[in-house]
Amino acid sequence: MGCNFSSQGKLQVPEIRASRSITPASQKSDDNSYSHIRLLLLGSAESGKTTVLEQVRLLYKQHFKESEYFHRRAFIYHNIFKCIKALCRAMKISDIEFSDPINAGRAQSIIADEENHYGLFSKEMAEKIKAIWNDKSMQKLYALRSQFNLNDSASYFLNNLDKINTVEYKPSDRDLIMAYVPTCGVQNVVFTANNQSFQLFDIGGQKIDRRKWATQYEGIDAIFFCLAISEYDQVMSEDMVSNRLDDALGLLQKISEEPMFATTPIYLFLNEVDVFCEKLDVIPLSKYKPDFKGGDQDDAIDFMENLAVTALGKRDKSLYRIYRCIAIDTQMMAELLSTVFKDIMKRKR
Ligand SMILES: Nc1nc2c(ncn2[C@@H]2O[C@H](COP(=O)(O)OP(=O)(O)OP(=O)(O)O)[C@@H](O)[C@H]2O)c(=O)[nH]1
Ligand SMILES: [Mg+2]
Repeated sequence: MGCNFSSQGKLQVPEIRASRSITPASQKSDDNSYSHIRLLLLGSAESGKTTVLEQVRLLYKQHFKESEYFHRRAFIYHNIFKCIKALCRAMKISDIEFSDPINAGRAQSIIADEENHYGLFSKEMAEKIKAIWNDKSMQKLYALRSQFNLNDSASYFLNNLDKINTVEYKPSDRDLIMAYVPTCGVQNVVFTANNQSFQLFDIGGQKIDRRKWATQYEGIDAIFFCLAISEYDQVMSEDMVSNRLDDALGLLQKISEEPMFATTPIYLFLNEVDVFCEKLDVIPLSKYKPDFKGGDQDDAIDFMENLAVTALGKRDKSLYRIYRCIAIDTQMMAELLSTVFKDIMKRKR
């Protein structure tokens, strides 16, 4: 897998603060905001936007508040329950049978459970989840996970259930990166890289949140667009019909053609390369994109990059850069972000 960024070493970051805001970038008046370089994260739901923002926070030593750990922790329980439920549902409609027949009953009770589960699991519930997850057949099903929508972090959290399901559990940095907490509204982070302050805005990518996007367009210096290339076979949870990749490419095209961004550079992150590469063997790309005539992983990534270039349309080549990445990989993101921040600063000079 070729990742298109160079090793530039880590950035020096003296001080970083975060705030949540719904104020457009153009109207920020606090902290001498007009000296910030303003960046806007865009992309469809679950494409990795918040993961990028959280990597920035971790890499630039911006500590999370206790209330944020508390908030993320609640979502981690929720993520675990959603994952096990998705697996139980997938098992039910598959040809695979639980190795231990008792687990079929347990799975049925998970499917029927309508609670949202944002808190610690009871001992019985934790045992039930573990028994289902550790069933030999469940592991067979998990190997076929590309065939159904499952959060990419399912195995990470399910394997760590004992550690997580304790009163004293506090998410680690890795847990924060692996969790999926859908973004509602807008959040932003202010940080310094190479003696230049940046403000990075992150906005929800679900269809309902996209209506608010345009309120953030003014005063933006560069766009970070996340495109999860692994989604080529998936449908959107919003309507269960539209293909996620086509929707994301449509969004990219819309952003590329947005008159307010006519001269704004777009940094396109072809994300989830890890999931994409795992998936290719199970679900042929050509089944969803008949124009792909086969080849190895690099050929498949090149094909996806060409789709992105097509979506970027007539935009001048100097106005976009494309990077292949795995947003959960902190080291990879450190190098990539360092390269990108330097490039943005060069353009501003
Ligand atoms: N394996 C893998 N998982 C990823 C990658 N990037 C993000 N994820 C996971 O995908 C999930 C969704 O990521 P987010 O960054 O929260 O998605 P988002 O774009 O902010 O989504 P919205 O807020 O709903 O618009 C999280 O569980 C991440 O840990 C990646 O490159 N590889
Ligand atoms: Mg988000």
